[in-house]
Amino acid sequence: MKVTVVGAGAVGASCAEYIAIKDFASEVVLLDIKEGYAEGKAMDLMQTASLNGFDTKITGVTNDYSKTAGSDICVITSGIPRKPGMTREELIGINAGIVKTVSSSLIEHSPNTIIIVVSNPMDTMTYLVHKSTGLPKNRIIGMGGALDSARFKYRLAEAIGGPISDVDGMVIGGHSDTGMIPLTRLATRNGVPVSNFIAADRLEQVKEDTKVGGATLTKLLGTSAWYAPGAAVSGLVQAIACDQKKVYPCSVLLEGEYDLNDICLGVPVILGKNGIEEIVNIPLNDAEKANMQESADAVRKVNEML
Ligand SMILES: NC(=O)c1ccc[n+]([C@@H]2O[C@H](COP(=O)([O-])OP(=O)(O)OC[C@H]3O[C@@H](n4cnc5c(N)ncnc54)[C@H](O)[C@@H]3O)[C@@H](O)[C@H]2O)c1
Ligand SMILES: O=C(O)C[C@H](O)C(=O)O
Repeated sequence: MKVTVVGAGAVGASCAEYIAIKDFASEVVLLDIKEGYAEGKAMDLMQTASLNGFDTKITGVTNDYSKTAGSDICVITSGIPRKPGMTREELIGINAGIVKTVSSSLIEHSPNTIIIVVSNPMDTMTYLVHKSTGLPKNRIIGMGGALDSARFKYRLAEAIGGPISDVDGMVIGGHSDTGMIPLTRLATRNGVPVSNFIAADRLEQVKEDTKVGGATLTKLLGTSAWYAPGAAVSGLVQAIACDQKKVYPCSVLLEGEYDLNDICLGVPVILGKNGIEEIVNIPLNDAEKANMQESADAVRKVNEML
């Protein structure tokens, strides 16, 4: 199993590290445009191999796509991150050009690859990869919901005052400060609805804290987060590489599902060796359906800027 990660910055390196630590891939190629940067990150990470006990070989290259040839999975993290006070959508001007060039170079050397898009604004970047490459929809996956759901679970556990392993929950919709839809109605603590443990106003706070999870970290860090994003990507890569058939919310091209068409938006999918094996249709109530439509409208406005 060969995995390429484009962008050896904060998220790309974290993603390569978690993939290596989980030890399911034979090779990870890190590629960056900055001279020597990916080589340096790869060497540093390889020097953790004996300490962390993995055999995955990590190599770094400066913009040499021939070294990515035959990758089963390619992750795109190249592009600029936001600064405090910015929205993800403001990154489109610079990141759209980067994502378009990078995806085309990747496919030239790995025509059968599955692409995971991370660069922001992620739903629009995923749509751009669809429009510009024409790859089948099961092989283009946007990562956002897996991260947002991890943040949701963190906030739920905080509100409950119990362990994160006790809670389950999912965030669908757009990966944006206003477009995320944390499904509080369906969140559980060991199978019991969380509303049994959290008062309605506190649950509303959990929802709001989850939606601005990325902005909160950006304010604290001065740039956007990388550990949880890297871990979330590694989870998707592992589900595909190991044909796990796990359910994750991912941004995927919708063709009628959730009453939406010609848009990439976060919905639950089953991930396996073919990438997106199936889009899972969960029955939403009227309020959630309306939230989905609003979220889609906002993403469409950003898509129009492409
Ligand atoms: N979807 C998500 O959930 C999620 C989570 C976190 C970050 N992000 C996004 O991921 C992107 C990367 O974030 P980061 O914190 O790693 O930024 P970063 O600045 O640390 O790293 C980005 C890297 O991309 C490289 N790069 C730029 N243009 C390139 C090109 N054409 N080819 C190859 N490499 C190129 C840069 O040299 C840099 O090393 C941002 O757009 C950020 O908003 C998305
Ligand atoms: O918040 C950001 O800009 C980065 C990423 O989308 C995140 O949610 O951490």
